[in-house]
Amino acid sequence: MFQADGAEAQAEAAEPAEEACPELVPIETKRGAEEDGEGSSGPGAKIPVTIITGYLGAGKTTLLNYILTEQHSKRIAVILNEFGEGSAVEKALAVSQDGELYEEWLELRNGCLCCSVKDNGLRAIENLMQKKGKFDYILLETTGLADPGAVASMFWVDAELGSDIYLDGIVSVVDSKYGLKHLTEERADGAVNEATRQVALADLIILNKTDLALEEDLNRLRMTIRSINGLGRILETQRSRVDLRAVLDLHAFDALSGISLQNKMLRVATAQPHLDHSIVTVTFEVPGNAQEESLNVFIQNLLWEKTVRSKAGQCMEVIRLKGLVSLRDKPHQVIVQGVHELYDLEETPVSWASNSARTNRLVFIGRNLDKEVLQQLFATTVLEA
Ligand SMILES: Nc1nc2c(ncn2[C@@H]2O[C@H](COP(=O)(O)OP(=O)(O)OP(=O)(O)O)[C@@H](O)[C@H]2O)c(=O)[nH]1
Ligand SMILES: [Zn+2]
Repeated sequence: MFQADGAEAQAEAAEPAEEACPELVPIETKRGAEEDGEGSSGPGAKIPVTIITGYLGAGKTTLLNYILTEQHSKRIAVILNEFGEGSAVEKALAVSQDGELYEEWLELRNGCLCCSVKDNGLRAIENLMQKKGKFDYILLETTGLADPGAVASMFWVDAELGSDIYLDGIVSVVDSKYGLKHLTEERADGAVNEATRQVALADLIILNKTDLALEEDLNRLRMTIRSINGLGRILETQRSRVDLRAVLDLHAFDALSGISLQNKMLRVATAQPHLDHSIVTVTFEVPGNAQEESLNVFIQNLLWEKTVRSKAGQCMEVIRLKGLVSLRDKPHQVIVQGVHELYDLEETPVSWASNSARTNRLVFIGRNLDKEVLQQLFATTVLEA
């Protein structure tokens, strides 16, 4: 895992006072504690976390409820991260066990879990992890205005947590009727709006409330979303009723996604931006072997130093990065994963076939991205001579 030097210091500096830490306090349990350690999540098993994001009212909670009532093989812990009224915000933790549903009411003394209080969010999950053995999946609903990148980074950075849980995927629920409006809203400060960020980072995009949208509007929304994120899967739903196999166990951030990524990348087309300065997906392929050191420099210039510019002189901003590259001494394909300023290189279980040429395929989602510049920079600075 690589992160820019400043990132950790920033997080520390932002650490709020101890008493501000939200704690998950069980108020009522319907099941006893004697079940500790039972089930498929034995000691040492890592627990996947799926981040469910989406604009206000898009259908996130509806999706959570659907998953909890629909699925029968997993015991799922849910963290609802919503702003509530009053000082003490009640949060529900529902665990579906043996096909049954039971709930613990948890009090979160501080309102927001993720965006403003990153470290507190981690602690809330650490507290939840003390109940390890009682569940084998975590679903985290972010507030409608959250940047899922910040939440995702939280799971990537913390090494201690990293040993217990892993980020499985980011799901973004989009309102079919108002989605296009949310995506095209311009922010006064020129920053990328939240709705677009949520789509850009998603591994799965659920177009919900299709019952409320006209077919014509739905088509435009679909095209806009595809041009923003050329890699994520898009599904359409009513009442967030989606095939759970498309939502859970995506392994979108680890080496296991190497196989599916290979197929997906073949289908990514570089889209025409639908607006000036809008977020797009660009992809390129360069055959040969990459040099690891130079690859790191290439990525760091792009994500950390932000010195890579488009032909028009604009600074390229990468929100999400995925790739499969070839390093000479590695018999397996190496996966590149990036979210904001964090990135990671990891060997996949997929080996290079002896009868086919080695190659490097990269996909970038972000702003001011210039495919030609990126591809040429890669070919001239990263590739082995
Ligand atoms: N017509 C229609 N309504 C839906 C659909 N899915 C959800 N709703 C309704 O939309 C409203 C918002 O749904 P929620 O699931 O609470 O949305 P959310 O994203 O969790 O909302 P916030 O947490 O407030 O951001 C609820 O009244 C749902 O019943 C759908 O497919 N069609
Ligand atoms: Zn909700």
